[in-house]
Amino acid sequence: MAAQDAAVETADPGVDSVRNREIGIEQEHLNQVYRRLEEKIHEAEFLMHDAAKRGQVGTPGALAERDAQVFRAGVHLNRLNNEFEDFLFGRIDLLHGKDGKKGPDGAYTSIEPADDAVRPDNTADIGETLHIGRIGVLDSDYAPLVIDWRAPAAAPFYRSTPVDPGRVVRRRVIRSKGRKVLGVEDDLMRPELTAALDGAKLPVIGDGALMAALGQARSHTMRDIVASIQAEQDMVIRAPAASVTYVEGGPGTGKTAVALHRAAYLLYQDRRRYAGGILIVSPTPLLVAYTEGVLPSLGEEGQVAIRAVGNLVDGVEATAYDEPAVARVKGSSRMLKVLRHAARGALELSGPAGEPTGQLAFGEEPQAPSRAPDRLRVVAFGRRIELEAEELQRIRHNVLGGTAPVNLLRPRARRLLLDALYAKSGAATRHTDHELAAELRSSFDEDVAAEDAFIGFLDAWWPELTPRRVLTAMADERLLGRWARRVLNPGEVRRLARSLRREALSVHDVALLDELQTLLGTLARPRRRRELDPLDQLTGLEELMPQREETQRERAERLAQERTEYAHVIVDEAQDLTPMQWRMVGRRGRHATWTVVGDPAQSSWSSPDEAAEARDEALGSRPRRRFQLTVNYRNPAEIAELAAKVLALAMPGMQSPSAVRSTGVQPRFAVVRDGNPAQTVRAEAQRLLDRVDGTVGVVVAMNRREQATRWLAGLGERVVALGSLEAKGLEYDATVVVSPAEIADESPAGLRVLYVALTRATQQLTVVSDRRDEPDAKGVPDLLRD
Ligand SMILES: Nc1ncnc2c1ncn2[C@@H]1O[C@H](COP(=O)(O)OP(=O)(O)OP(=O)(O)O)[C@@H](O)[C@H]1O
Repeated sequence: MAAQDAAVETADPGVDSVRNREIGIEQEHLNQVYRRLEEKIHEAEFLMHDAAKRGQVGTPGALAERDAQVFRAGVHLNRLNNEFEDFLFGRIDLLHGKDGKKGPDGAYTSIEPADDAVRPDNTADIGETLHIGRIGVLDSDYAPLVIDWRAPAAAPFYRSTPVDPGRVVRRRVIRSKGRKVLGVEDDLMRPELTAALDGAKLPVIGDGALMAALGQARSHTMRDIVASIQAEQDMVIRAPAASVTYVEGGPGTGKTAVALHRAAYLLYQDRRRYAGGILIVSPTPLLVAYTEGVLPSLGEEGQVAIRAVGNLVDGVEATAYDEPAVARVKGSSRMLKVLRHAARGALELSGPAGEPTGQLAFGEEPQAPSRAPDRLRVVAFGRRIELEAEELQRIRHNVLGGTAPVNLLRPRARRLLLDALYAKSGAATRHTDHELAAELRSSFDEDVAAEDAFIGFLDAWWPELTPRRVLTAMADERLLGRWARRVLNPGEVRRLARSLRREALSVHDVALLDELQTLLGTLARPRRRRELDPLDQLTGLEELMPQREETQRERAERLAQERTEYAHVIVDEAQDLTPMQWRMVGRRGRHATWTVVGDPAQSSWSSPDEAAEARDEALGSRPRRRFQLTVNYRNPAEIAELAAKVLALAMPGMQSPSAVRSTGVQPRFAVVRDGNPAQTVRAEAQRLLDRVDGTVGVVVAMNRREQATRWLAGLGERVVALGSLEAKGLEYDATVVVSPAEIADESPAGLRVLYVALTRATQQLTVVSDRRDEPDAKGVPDLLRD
């Protein structure tokens, strides 16, 4: 048989030859899949060619048909080429099923073995073998050669466990590179059975794929976990997208990985519905960059926008962090009142001359704000008419009654001004005849509205306000004090105003800008034509296709920019959203279904109760489906144990997830003796670089970020320095955590931030302490002692 020929037989007739034979069998299957894919590529190329020829006929019908064909074939080709790498990764060998019914996509409705599938002596025959891959491939008879990992038939590959095996006897993960199968790893789901495949005993190879995947060196980008998704994770990934799917789990339980795979799954399930876009909200740009490659590796990108919470408003890319006391104020829902007052109060400041939109560069040192004009003078019907400050004030007050967005009230303000001027002109009493009076009025309005004095006044008195302009106005402490009266205390006002005078926007400013956008409103702009997504109309392999002219990334960016709302919103690290950020995210998913993943124990927000309240408001009364992830796939037990000590301090009574493996390497403790951490940290980072193949992260308190980058200069690209808040969601082969006490003291949520820092390593952890950590004789800091 060809399969056996392909295997590289070794001299050792034992385990290796069985392994090689099994690799050979999978190689033959992969060859068959490639042959089929090549056929399909030829078909696609032929279609394109043929379509081009038809185009020469020149009738409008032929041209339209050609366009459709070229599009389909081009996209088909693109998809096939993209998916060519490493797409066959799994196999399940199943007992005969209860009824064995097949759905149209090869999905099996039966997950239970038939009553007679297992004989009384515990022997059984394999009734069916399925291969699982990144996309589905049918052979020329429409039998599945590979089943898409997201299809229902693939679910047992992930769901089956020895406790609840269903029909699965053996689950196999296939490792391949290009067209070559490199290895197989099996898990036996029914070890009690003696199962036979084609009359021979079913062989079992390896120690399972999960451990192999977890032990691999990390790079600066996340990998997909499609070959080793675990049962509890699969339950979340495939949960029906009704209302809110709510997932909690400790560090390393795969929340981010699950969220990304869920996006791919939802698109597979219902592409038409999610043509409205999926938004993934991530806490930091670093985590966005780290996770960005996962979706393309799963064949999905075009409909998904991954955005950092500081980058949710178009055109704004905030990366600066506020000091904790300021962040607390900016994130609090108390800001809502302040912003409401500011949005209205800013009207009373004059728009700068010659700047009709009133746009001020953010971060500009605010000059003493000039007041809006307090007198309006026009000439109408040959008379001078004037409105005084008091009348103007009354009109403004009148217009502002209610809660309508300020910019949208400008037409009403204009009308009431004209009313008042007309009343003063005395013309109103001149005619009793209705028609004549109306004519007079409209010619009055026309004349006055065209007058430069009136236009200039309106622009200054009721400028179209931008969120940035209002935020800039809030940098004036005196004004802010007025707008925040009885909401913020003077210290908070001072700190907030000072922070708004800074050069760069902070992550927390973005939610304020978004809120202001809502309070101010945008004057109507022409609606964009809704894009028809060609993927909406397609089914089946031939038609699973990305774009021809635009790259997926370009498309994602374009769609993200055009979109203000999404069909599904996934919030990663949800515990970190402040109330104001929840409001911002909530606006993007008013009609969406949601997946919310987080871990309260890692929250860097000081009052989790307030954030939870805001979250509940954003999610409304939609019912929640709750899931808990319980296994830590990242940290070895040795590191997880140390981190659990901080968890016990930060959240007494909270259960830590159980680590799935151990390395035998205990965390190391080093102490800075001379008060200068540079040398110690550098030496410890170097030591770890020598011991691991992948990345090393050095986590310091936020205020030491720049310093720490200098400490590591010249050590190469495998090592990075990051502030404690930036470490969120990331992972490294090894980490150096510098001064736990400093990290813990930095904010009210400091212990939870330290817990995050301590749970980033997949292999080794070194803790560097200085005096303030009060290390004992072994260098163990006070916070990490028993
Ligand atoms: N089923 C799995 N197979 C292989 N690797 C996995 C699996 N589940 C999780 N991992 C790996 O474990 C690590 C942690 O996953 P992930 O970052 O998604 O966890 P998390 O719950 O978001 O963690 P944190 O809360 O600390 O940010 C990643 O390297 C991920 O690839």
